[in-house]
Amino acid sequence: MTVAVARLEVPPHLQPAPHPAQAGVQAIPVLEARRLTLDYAGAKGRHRAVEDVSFSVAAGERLVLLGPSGCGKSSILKALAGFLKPAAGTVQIRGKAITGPGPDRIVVFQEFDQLLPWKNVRDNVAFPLRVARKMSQQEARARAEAALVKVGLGRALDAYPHTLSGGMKQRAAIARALATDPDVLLMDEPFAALDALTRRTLQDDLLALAEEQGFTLVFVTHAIDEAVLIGTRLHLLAAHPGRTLATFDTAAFGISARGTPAFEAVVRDVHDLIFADGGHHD
Ligand SMILES: Nc1ncnc2c1ncn2[C@@H]1O[C@H](COP(=O)(O)OP(=O)(O)OP(=O)(O)O)[C@@H](O)[C@H]1O
Repeated sequence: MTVAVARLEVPPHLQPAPHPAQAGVQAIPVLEARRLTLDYAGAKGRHRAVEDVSFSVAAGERLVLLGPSGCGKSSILKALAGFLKPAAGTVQIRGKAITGPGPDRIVVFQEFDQLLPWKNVRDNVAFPLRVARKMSQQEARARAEAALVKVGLGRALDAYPHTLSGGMKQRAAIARALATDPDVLLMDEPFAALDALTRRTLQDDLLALAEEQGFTLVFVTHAIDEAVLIGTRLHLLAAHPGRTLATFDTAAFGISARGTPAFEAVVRDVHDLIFADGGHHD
């Protein structure tokens, strides 16, 4: 797997995570990017957003893509979601090329307005279950209610999106994603626009749900502490074009590690790695 670029000193406790194959794991990865290169067509010609990025994500793993603004985190997530076609290299799900969006991958974005304004919260969550999972209205609503209770929205089932706070809207979007029981959850800075307290609660809730449901997660953030907390593995990217800087095993840092000296030391070291590369981290 990727190793930190030569000129960067990687502290001993931040050594690159072993590739599943090296660790003796034989299973096909749930997600895999091989030498992924992503371009956008622009007025001045081709713009290279991501170059030669490789990673694999095993079942139940939580891979965090971390790096400064413009390093291609969202673009990589779009490629995994099937919205962006590789210019070179491949993206695969369970060994099959990703050629478009699919119900096996659910995406949660940063924007609060991901809900249909004319439907109440319950029906917002039930709607995709009826369409994509072909459930009856009764079954879909029951499942939606259960998912909403899980994310703490049991008292807002009948509320309409415009009456919800940002955090509640984001909880509803997460409930909608989880209700479909996705194999893979792709999250693009889902908590970035929230206040610190709500963000912290949602981080904890997401980790608890990941433990409970066992979904495979790819999570984009530019917040280093969030990356270390959420990820079992961290893929650090540098910008212009986006390329791999280093990968780290952060599985040891769960909710209970938040704020501990070891946790803070890792956050500092990752920060130093980014700045050693000249990254303008925002
Ligand atoms: N639709 C687009 N058309 C042209 N260029 C794009 C488009 N989307 C992104 N880019 C460019 O691709 C590069 C990577 O962008 P991307 O949004 O993937 O980065 P990011 O790491 O997610 O950034 P941020 O943290 O600011 O959201 C940037 O240089 C950006 O300007």
